[in-house]
Amino acid sequence: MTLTLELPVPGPAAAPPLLELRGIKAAYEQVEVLHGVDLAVPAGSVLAVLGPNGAGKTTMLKVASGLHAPSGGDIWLAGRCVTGAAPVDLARLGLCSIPEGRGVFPNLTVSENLWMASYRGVSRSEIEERVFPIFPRLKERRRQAAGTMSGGEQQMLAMARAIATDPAVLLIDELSMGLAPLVVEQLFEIVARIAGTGVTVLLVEQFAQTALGVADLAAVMTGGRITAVGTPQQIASGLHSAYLGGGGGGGEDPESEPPPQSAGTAATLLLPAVPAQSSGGADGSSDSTVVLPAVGSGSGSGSDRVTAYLGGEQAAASSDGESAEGAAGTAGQISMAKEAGTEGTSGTAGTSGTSRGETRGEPMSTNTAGVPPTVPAGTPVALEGSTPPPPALPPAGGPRSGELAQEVAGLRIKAPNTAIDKQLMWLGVALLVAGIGTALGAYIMAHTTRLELTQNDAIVVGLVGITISIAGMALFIRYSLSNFLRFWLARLIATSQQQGGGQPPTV
Ligand SMILES: Nc1ncnc2c1ncn2[C@@H]1O[C@H](COP(=O)(O)OP(=O)(O)OP(=O)(O)O)[C@@H](O)[C@H]1O
Repeated sequence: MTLTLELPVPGPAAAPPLLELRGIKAAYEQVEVLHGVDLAVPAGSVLAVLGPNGAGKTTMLKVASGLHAPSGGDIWLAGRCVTGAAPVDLARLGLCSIPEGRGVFPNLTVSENLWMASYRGVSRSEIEERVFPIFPRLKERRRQAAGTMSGGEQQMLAMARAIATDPAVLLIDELSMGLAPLVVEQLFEIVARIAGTGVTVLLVEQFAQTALGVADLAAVMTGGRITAVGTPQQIASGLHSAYLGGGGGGGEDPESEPPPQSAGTAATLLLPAVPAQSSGGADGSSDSTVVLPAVGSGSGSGSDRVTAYLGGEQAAASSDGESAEGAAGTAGQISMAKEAGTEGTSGTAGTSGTSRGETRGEPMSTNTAGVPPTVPAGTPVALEGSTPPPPALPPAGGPRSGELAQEVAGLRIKAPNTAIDKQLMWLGVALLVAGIGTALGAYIMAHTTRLELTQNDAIVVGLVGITISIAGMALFIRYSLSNFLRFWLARLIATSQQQGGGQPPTV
């Protein structure tokens, strides 16, 4: 069954895809959970993927971010095939992900968590300059251990760390997990602001209404496949029928497997496809790939747009179907795409009719993300068969105790209580100075007298001074260097996890 729907594509969706999944299959221990996912995320757009529990949304994001190797299909990033690229290489190319469950280091301070992003060659001050204006709350709490913050604040930190590297593509998994609806709305406002700077966003969410409010496009995933793609409005209004397989009926179990998809019988609602070569390496799969057209007289063909924002050389590489091996050396190229994506979309913003579209290219100051532009406020948009988001769970997150301790690579590391740590560090310095002073005084005293008794006393005083200075030095090292070592240890773990394609840091 092929359901084809001609959709008027709004502004940002008119751009060629920056991230594209083609026929992605993925399995856990021989059990296939993704059965051929086709999805294109246009440059500069926000695409929200909705779907019931277990549909494969998280797996799809893991595959897209290089954390889980696909068993079939390809991933294209700005016209380059990056299938098999390590997460760290994808991050260098500008693709960053915010995993489910935040992935912050609870035993590091807010600042230290942010500094983790400095491996991409961004200085610490640059990171803070970029992040703190968007997240003033994090600035206030920059010396606080991340694990002692509220769930919403931790999620903000995860987002802040992702945008600290100035990504071109942001993958966000279940931003709302375990958070109160009000906090979720605030976070989605921030997503809209980030997207307003031209960042392409692919997000997976169960808070359908809030997600649709910030999205330019939406897709529904069921049973390991994308079963519908459209504007948020179309998805919201047609969710029931598209999701359940037509007719708006409720007889079918949305959790059940859809009929197997044979070649050329995509169940996906197909948007008009651009010529295959425009998306970077034709493979003849355009019938099942959701590819968005370039619309409007000024936008040119999809191919032109790709050329425009990749530059001639890059576009040539894309048409050669360059492989993932070459991807790592192309850092910065996606940034070009991002900038051009912003430019490309700003011209169409006025016609998009979406509140988020109107923020394109503007400084991150305004947004209306809390109110879905295409879904009447208050309209419940629930996914049949999905677990409804919890109404108002207490903020989740790490333990808040000052005694937070964490196993990191077999080492038990006590969370910093930065205020006390600092005081102890200065006490160590004071003792070190006092001990050295005492020892020096005793030395001088011993050498300025001929009285043996006084010399003996001076030696004792000198030994006491040396002991005090050693204790002071130990305190100083413990409470200054240990923070330093803790940070680098955590960073080492994060980097090796990313290089190995393992789970993102959640220590
Ligand atoms: N590490 C794993 N090992 C084995 N099976 C897994 C693993 N992770 C996920 N799965 C299975 O893969 C399927 C898809 O899971 P996935 O987490 O991608 O779905 P989801 O749509 O993100 O669900 P949710 O909304 O509940 O997070 C599920 O059946 C799940 O049980």
